[in-house]
Order: sequence, then structure tokens, then C-alpha cells
Amino acid sequence: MSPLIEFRGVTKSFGGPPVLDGIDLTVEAGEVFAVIGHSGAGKSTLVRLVNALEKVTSGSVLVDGVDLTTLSERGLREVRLGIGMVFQQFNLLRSRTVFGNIAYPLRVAGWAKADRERRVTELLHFVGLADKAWQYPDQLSGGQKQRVGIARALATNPRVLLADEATSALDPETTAEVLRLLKRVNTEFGVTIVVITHEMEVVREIADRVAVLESGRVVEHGTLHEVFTAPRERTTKRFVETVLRARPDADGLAQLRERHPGTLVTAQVRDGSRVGAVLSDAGRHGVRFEVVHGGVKELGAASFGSLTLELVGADAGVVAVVAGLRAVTEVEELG
Ligand SMILES: Nc1ncnc2c1ncn2[C@@H]1O[C@H](COP(=O)(O)OP(=O)(O)OP(=O)(O)O)[C@@H](O)[C@H]1O
Repeated sequence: MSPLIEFRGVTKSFGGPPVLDGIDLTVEAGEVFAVIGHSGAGKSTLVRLVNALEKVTSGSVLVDGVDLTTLSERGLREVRLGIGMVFQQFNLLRSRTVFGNIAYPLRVAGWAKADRERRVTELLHFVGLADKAWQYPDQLSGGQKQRVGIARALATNPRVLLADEATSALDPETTAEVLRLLKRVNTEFGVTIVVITHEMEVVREIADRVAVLESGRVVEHGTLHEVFTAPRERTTKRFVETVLRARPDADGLAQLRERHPGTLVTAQVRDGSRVGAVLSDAGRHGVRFEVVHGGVKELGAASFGSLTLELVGADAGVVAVVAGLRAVTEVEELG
């Protein structure tokens, strides 16, 4: 892979204190890169720098090796042609049909009528809306509108798709559908995707790598696996916990204790961590176990999660099982 988008020491201010402060990030060609952060962290500003809707205050943004600060307005227009954008509120033209919306950027780019029709038809099939070509945006559901938005963004064959909170206006099921479509855009067309979101579930579903933005700074970044399984920063840990409640909180623990007087431990579960093998051996130590909290989710090609277990048996047996678990994964005894 090679860098397609690079932020080098980027600072952006609108006159007051910086909204982005010393951003160094690289998005590789062909990946899905997510930027997660709370409202006001600077996410939208970060993507607007990529298609030069905003200009850096200092530092530089490179797209395909070209420093945007060196380009004329004409040069920037050319770069923008290679970048598609998908919005939270879809931004469709209400007065145009689905077909007309998808064809619009092709008109602007001067495509001939026959080429436009071929391309739009192709895209309508790709996003599964061939039967809606002559409907108007107001006749569509939110998920359908976003599929039109994605088709329109892809019309001119961009190399990069910027999706700014593209699923934030959608319910969870529709969100999953739209994310699957974005993933297909990435795998079938090789389009590099930058996803801006405040939802860790979106990151889990789609991203290869993720950066966590807080008050204009990247506080943590890494592969999906790194960030989910070993988050370092408080903000990141909180985001991860929104996807998977790693261990019971204080109230939950108090309730669990009432029902489960045995030893409570939380064990991390990953592919190949052999937690199951250790537990199936617990009987040999005279220990029974019960899963009382937790969950396991897919993370790219792997699984991750945590299980809180009640272990019941003689002290020596419980100690042996906990030692067995510790030999294969991280274990926390809940006090
Ligand atoms: N054109 C502008 N002029 C002045 N301040 C701006 C401008 N655009 C953004 N800001 C400020 O920059 C900060 C970051 O905004 P930004 O929209 O990038 O954050 P965000 O993480 O995308 O948040 P949200 O999800 O709420 O949009 C905010 O404090 C915002 O008020």
C-alpha cells in the first residue's frame, strides 16, 4: 500500500484557538480509514481539508503525493474530481429524480448523454435501486436516499470517498446495510474510504484503521484490532466500551454478587486464546463455571470480547483454573 492522503503537521484555526492542532496522519490507498471523535472534535474540518473546502492554517495536506497548498483553484478542482463525498443529510436535489441526482456530477463533468446513461444504470444496479430510477428523493426511505448519495459520489469514478457521518441519520439496521454497501465500494472498486463518525460500532463494522480525535488532536491511532483490543487513552476506552461492555460496572457487579457468590473473573477472549480449552478442563480441578456477563463480537476477520465468569469450587481448584486462564489471556479478578 502507498499513502493516498497525508496530513503533515496540520493546524487549522478559524481565528480563535486551533480547531485542529498538529495532525500527522496517513491514509493508505485501498483502505477504510475511520476518524472517530465526539461532537466538536474537529472531524468535519479534517475531511474538508482533504477536498480543499477549507485551507490549512499551517502544515500540509497531500493527496496522491500532491501538496494541496501548492495548487491553484483549477488544480484543486481537478483533485476534487477524484474525491467523492457522502453526507449525513444526503444532500440530494429534491427536484431531480434518483437518476437525475446520480447523473448530476456527470453533467457537470461534461459526460456525453449515452455515457451518462450507461454509468447511472450501472450504479443504480450496484446500489440496488434500479427500480427507483424515476422516483424523487422525497419518495425514498433514509437508507435509499443514502444509497443514491453513494451512487452519486461514485459517478465520476473517484479514488477516494469521504463519508461524513453518513449513517448518523439512520436506524441501526439501515446503518448496517449502508456500511455493507460502503465496504463493497471499497473491496469491489478499490476505492479508499475515509469514514468520519462518532459511533464506535461504525468503526468496528467497516474500518481497517482508526484515529481517535479529541479537541483537535489525534490522541490514538492504529489498526482496528490494536485500538479495540488494547486501547490506551481514556476516550478510546470509553468508545470501545460503547460497543462491548467489557466488564460489569459497579452497580452491575453488586447485582451479580448477590446472585453469584463464587469467584468472579473477567477474561479477555480472542481468536486462538484457548479460553474455551481451559474452561473445559475446569472440572478436572473440581471447579464449575458459569458465564454471567460479557460478549464476543467480530472484529474484521477475528473475534474479540470478554467474559465474566463465576468459578465455584475449592480454593485450590479455583486458583488453578485462574492460573490456567492467565496463561492464555488477560484475566481480572473482580473484587
Ligand atoms: N467555518 C467555521 N468557522 C468557525 N468555527 C468553525 C468553523 N467550522 C468549524 N468550526 C469550529 O471548529 C470546531 C470543530 O468543528 P467540526 O465541525 O470540525 O467538529 P466535528 O468533530 O465534526 O463535530 P460535529 O460532529 O459536531 O460536526 C467546533 O468548535 C466548530 O465550532
